[in-house]
Amino acid sequence: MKALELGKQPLTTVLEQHPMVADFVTALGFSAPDEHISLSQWLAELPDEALFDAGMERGQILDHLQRLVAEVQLMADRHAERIDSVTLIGGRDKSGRAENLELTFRAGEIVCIVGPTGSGKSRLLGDIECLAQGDTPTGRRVLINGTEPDDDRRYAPDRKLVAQLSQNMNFVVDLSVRELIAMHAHCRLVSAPEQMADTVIACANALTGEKFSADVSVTQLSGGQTRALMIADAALLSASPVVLIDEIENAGVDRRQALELLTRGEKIVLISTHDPLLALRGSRRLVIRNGGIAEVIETSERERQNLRHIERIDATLMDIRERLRGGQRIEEDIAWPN
Ligand SMILES: Nc1ncnc2c1ncn2[C@@H]1O[C@H](COP(=O)(O)OP(=O)(O)OP(=O)(O)O)[C@@H](O)[C@H]1O
Repeated sequence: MKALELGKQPLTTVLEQHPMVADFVTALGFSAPDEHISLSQWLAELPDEALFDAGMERGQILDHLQRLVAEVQLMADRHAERIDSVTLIGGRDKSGRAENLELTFRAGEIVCIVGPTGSGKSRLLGDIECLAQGDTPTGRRVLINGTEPDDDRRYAPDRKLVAQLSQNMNFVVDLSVRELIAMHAHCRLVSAPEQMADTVIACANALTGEKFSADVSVTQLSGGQTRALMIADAALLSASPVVLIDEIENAGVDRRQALELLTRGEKIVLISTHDPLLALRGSRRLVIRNGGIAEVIETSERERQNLRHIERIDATLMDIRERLRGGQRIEEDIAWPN
């Protein structure tokens, strides 16, 4: 849209269709009249003192608003780009032996990464996070929708494809949970940020045993609450179609629900874990040895049946944990599910 065209539009329409223009007008302390005049007409009628106070020249404002609208549109277009697949092209292990493989992960898929300590699980997540192009110690390459990502995609912070939820997350801002999430929703151009924040918080509360209020400061959240909040935020608000998770065990988070929430958004989820509830939920798992992907195991039907059994055992354990938390004794004969 040209500056002239934006200027010709009725002011009320501009403010309605472009909330950031309304924010800009309010921030400068201008008040918009009710009558039906065009944006240019309204600018022409603004008193000189108002412009002086705002530190802007009359001619600059229309041009500035035009650029603002164009930039926000560009951001929205970028967020709408669809990622259907991520392809990993093998590199080499720590001894320099070739991995000789090409793996494609599709939207909605959960892939688990297993392997001993120091074997290279985080390195693999790191390669995907930076969309490696043979320029990391493993020599791996990553393709997006089957093609090599351009530098803009690799390095522009607002085009990040990958959200990484790391094990330790600390907030340094003193905002309430609602303020922080609403701020994120605002940046993501969600039309009702406060409402979206409430949805994210409700989701996070469904994931954690220790519920928290929207008004609590983020610095007061426990590790499990923080993790639940970040998972809900990544699932509902993040533009990143790929989510990498370095372990979510022992964090007081309902792991099954967390994964369901993440994959419902058609994201690709890669998770480094040895938790059977998570590792057997994935469609396949990558076995890492000596820095290389040594094996790719498809989850079998028998393993899925075992997963259901493990879930029942886990529910019994969770119940015992809850009772201990509530100060109860555990003295009965425990009936383990078959
Ligand atoms: N293919 C490789 N070539 C060279 N170095 C590698 C390779 N893979 C991993 N490494 C290096 O090995 C070290 C250990 O890897 P990493 O931290 O990824 O292991 P991990 O499996 O995540 O360990 P932990 O389970 O203890 O977190 C890192 O310094 C990493 O950069």
